[in-house]
Amino acid sequence: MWYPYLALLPTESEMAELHPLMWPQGLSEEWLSGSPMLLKLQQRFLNCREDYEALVAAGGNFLFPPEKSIDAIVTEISTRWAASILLSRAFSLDLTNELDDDEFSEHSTVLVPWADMLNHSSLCGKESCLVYDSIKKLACLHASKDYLEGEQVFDSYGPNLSPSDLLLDYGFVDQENNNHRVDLPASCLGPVTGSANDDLLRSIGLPPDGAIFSITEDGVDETALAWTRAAVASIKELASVGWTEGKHSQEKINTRGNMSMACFLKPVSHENESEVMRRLLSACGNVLTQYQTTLDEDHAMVDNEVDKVKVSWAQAQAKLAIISEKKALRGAWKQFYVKLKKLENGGNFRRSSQIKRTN
Ligand SMILES: C[S@@+](CC[C@H](N)C(=O)[O-])C[C@H]1O[C@@H](n2cnc3c(N)ncnc32)[C@H](O)[C@@H]1O
Repeated sequence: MWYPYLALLPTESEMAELHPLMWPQGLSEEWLSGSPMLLKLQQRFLNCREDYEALVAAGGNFLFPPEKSIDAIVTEISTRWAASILLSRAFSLDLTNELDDDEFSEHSTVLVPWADMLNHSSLCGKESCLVYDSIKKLACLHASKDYLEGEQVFDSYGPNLSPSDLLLDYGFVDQENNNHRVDLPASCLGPVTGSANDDLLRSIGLPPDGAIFSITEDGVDETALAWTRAAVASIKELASVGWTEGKHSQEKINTRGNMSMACFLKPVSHENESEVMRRLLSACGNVLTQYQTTLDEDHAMVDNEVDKVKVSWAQAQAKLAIISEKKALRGAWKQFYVKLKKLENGGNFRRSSQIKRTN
């Protein structure tokens, strides 16, 4: 029954151009050099190697009797092919029945053969994401506009995907996508002030060595700001939000941590806020200097020819994602710079308590 569908899936050699997990590792290092995307991709390569070793250890290559003389089907490359097929085709659907009151909404990763034949367009909004109708027991899709007969129909793989997300999961970037965003490990912000700050961030499950924050052209969201304020706060500032090192019992530590973090959603002091802006500014600046190519070189690669050498389609996609990351970092850098200058000139700083008093 599934043969016609399976026969249409891209083969291993076709996927080599289509998905970063199928690029030779040397090429991914060259094409994504300096980009935080490279670390994510390298982690995926490692996960695939572990999956491959586990599949072989589980006897994956003894599925066919030896007399059939079929080559080993589980290889490192076939495991990466399977992972790239899943990454680029799976949907995240809420399969719970909304009539069952006691069931929580929970998204499952599922394959929906044929629905996954549609290409993505960032011009399609949330309405064109596939959803599961638990009453009709059907996966449903809505068109984002009227289509003419014979016109290609697109869906949306997710309204908030950035060009880097699209590249890493699906291997392409559509030029209509303006969700410029780069995800950085919190370690880019430099060390936390001391062990009390470290404990606070660990208590809420966002440790300095594990948290990730997103940078867009507008800067960072309020959670990332709160995290950075907490990371650079002095002992006195931590005490002012109710966090004293070693004072909180194991059972209450998470509740206390969340309450203290909520106070960092607003600036706590002029000094703290200035340090936050300095850290964010230098994180953006440092990442920008890591890229191996200039924006002009990136654009030349997207335009498909450098020194009369044709650039591959996959390399052009990598450059589109890198251009998008640079847009996010440059935009954010400007925002942090303006805020820091304002703070240095003594303006525009209000503690939350001062705001209340003025009101
Ligand atoms: C779920 S499949 C979509 C259908 C695809 N044409 C196929 O059947 O193989 C996702 C893959 O389609 C390709 N794709 C989807 N939308 C695209 C777009 N707007 N531009 C270029 N390639 C796209 C990418 O290779 C992506 O990994």
